[in-house]
Amino acid sequence: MCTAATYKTKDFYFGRTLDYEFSYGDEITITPRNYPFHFRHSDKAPDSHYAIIGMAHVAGDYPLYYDAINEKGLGMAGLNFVGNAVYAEPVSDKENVAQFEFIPWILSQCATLKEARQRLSTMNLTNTQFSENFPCAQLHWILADASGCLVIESMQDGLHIYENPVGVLTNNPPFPQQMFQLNNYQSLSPRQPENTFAPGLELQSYSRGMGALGLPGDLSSASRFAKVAFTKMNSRSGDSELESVSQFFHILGSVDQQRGCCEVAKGKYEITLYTSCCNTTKGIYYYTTYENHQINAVDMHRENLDTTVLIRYPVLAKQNICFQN
Ligand SMILES: C[C@H](CCC(=O)NCCS(=O)(=O)O)[C@H]1CC[C@H]2[C@@H]3[C@H](O)C[C@@H]4C[C@H](O)CC[C@]4(C)[C@H]3C[C@H](O)[C@]12C
Repeated sequence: MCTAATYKTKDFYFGRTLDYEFSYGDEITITPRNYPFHFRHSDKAPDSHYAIIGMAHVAGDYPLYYDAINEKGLGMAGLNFVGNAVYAEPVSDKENVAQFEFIPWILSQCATLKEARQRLSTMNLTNTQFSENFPCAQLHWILADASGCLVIESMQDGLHIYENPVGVLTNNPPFPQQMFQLNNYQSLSPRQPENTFAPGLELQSYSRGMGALGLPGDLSSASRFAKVAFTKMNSRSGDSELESVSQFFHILGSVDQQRGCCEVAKGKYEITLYTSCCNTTKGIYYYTTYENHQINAVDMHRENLDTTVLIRYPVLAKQNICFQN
């Protein structure tokens, strides 16, 4: 399972949890403006493009991004959509984009969500594999900037592009069903409940937090969708960088997966391998890992973004405890 969210204070934040039972070997990867992107179905590599920072598995010098932002403030993440994702065969009357290059294809060329909408309308998402070793990942995507948020789902009946008014995404079922299920929770509130149970029966609010009683807390993707939507949409924080980043990690912390609670095969557990929080305005990629709760960060603007070679930072996975005595 995975969960993604957006958050707006003074700046615009975008991030995700990556929940899985093993790591593909991830690095915080910056693609500078002159890295030559040879998109699979295109003859010409663009001379220059927007710089990108995000989490990727680098294979043969190619950044296979899981989630990333570009220098213009647009962010995008791929989340499992197993059993529903169906990609098309290449066609001649549209721009064909292989599913593994969808994130860099959008982020290298689009400055805004508005531009991305335009690009998406002429695109065909194809089932082209990166290589024999990497079959197509079955994903759907969240794409956002400060102006709004989209979900893109490629299914048996074609490519769907949805406006996402809550700015969160998890996994199955398809996005319209996730949104529909929020109807079930419309009476929840961060405030204490009013007793409307029945006339003449006196009931007490014996605990704080009872306004959200009934909000799901299990790890299924439908439950995480409701949980994180409630948390994010009621979230309040100061708008400084530290307050915003801290609050963002708390939002995604509401759907954190602890080892032992989600068994995917005998003795194998899905856990939150990492959580990311990108300041899309400043180009900073913050992250924590399952073992390391210290927030670490890579700032794209501290690098020379006009080069041609990928800039790669290892994930710092070892906890750094600050003893005070
Ligand atoms: C496993 C990851 C998704 C995690 C997730 O959503 N878990 C939920 C599990 S579930 O709902 O309960 O099934 C996905 C997200 C991005 C994916 C990677 C990216 O798409 C980039 C390449 C794409 C290649 O086709 C396959 C390898 C790969 C390197 C992918 C491996 C894997 O499928 C990743 C890492």
